[in-house]
Amino acid sequence: MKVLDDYNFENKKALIRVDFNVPLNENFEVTDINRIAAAKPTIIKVLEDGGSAVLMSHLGRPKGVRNPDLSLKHICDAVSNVIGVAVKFVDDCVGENAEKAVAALQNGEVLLLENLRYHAEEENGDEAFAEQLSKLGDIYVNDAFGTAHRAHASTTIVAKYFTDAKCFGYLLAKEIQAIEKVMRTGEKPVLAILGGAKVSSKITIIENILDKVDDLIIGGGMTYTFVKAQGGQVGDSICEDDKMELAMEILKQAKEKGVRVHIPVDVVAADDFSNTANTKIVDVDKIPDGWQGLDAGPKTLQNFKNVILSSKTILWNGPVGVFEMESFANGTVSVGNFIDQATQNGAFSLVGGGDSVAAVKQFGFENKVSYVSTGGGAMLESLEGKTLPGIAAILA
Ligand SMILES: Nc1ncnc2c1ncn2[C@@H]1O[C@H](COP(=O)(O)OP(=O)(O)OP(=O)(O)O)[C@@H](O)[C@H]1O
Ligand SMILES: O=C(O)[C@H](O)COP(=O)(O)O
Repeated sequence: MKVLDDYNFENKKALIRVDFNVPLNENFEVTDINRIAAAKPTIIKVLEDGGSAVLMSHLGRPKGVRNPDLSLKHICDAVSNVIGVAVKFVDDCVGENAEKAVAALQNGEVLLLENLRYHAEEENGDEAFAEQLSKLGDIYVNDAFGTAHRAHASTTIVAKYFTDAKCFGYLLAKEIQAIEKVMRTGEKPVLAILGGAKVSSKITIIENILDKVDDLIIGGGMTYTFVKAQGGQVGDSICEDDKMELAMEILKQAKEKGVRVHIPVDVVAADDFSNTANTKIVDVDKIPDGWQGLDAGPKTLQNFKNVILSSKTILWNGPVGVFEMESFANGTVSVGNFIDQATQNGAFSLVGGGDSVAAVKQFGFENKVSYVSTGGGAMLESLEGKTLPGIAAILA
């Protein structure tokens, strides 16, 4: 793996692809600095070596149009505050202005380029555009794990113009190692907790993960497709009838591979998809019509606790209930607490995927698990076993 420490940046300009696709409020202030903080060590290493950093990122999906709401100018102050260096800004990411700003950059300075996706060529992976980007640095550093699943000009194509001068940043290297720990090198027993709404969006992950884990917890909305497939009554719970055959196939494969599958045995059922609905605890396979399972029940959580506490490597993707509603957040909070306990006992725990990361942050578990991924789609594609183009381009 070509990593940052293989290079000394003295008198060099590092062209760093970061993922500063961060949420902004109505006053265009950054509401979550996590992705910026995560890129800080890479930027600091370049500066401490005696070099300068040219940062490029996308923000949102402007689709080739200069939408002022999505200008990276909005995040310039936040980046300055987080890294502790006044960041310069230039109003384009290619062309004369960008090239002049880079030429004027001194060692120890940081320049942030305007939103890459103001140019349609970025998402099209345009070669000429990538070549223009490549003029803005001596060494290309990819530290944008969140965008590593996109074969865009700045994440993938640009790398070929830096044959012997390209590497992963610290963040991207850390994300790769965290995934490796779960998928290949982690201490056994390895557990994956897969929740979320639908089986259909997790099929490839489940199939891939069956070869890597000893235990698999299936929770959240996916539960009911598995339960109905086995002849249970799921009432009005979310269920994908057309995936029932597949659910049975997954259970069969798990058995053949010696993977222990843990599915909820009881649930918090509600008579409406609402925080103020009437609720009762019922067996997962006896949910009456008019009721839907929206969270894991007490027996289920006891089972989950036993499995989580006896695991040495834990991956968590997807909430085990409708955590956005307080009445159905207990299961997800409990799973977070069990993982916290397991981590304190020495297990390695990785949380990844959009909604599980949101849940972890909402309930304050960020610092209690070993690693929270900065990637949503990129994390899911990694768990599916895909080689991400942004990673492949550095290794090429
Ligand atoms: N029993 C349930 N019934 C309906 N929805 C549920 C249930 N349990 C969880 N969910 C919902 O599943 C959603 C998360 O599903 P999703 O598959 O998107 O999770 P994720 O993998 O963490 O995120 P992403 O796929 O975006 O990375 C949440 O909004 C949650 O409310
Ligand atoms: O937030 C993300 O998942 C990344 O920044 C990628 O954004 P995209 O889905 O718009 O490519």
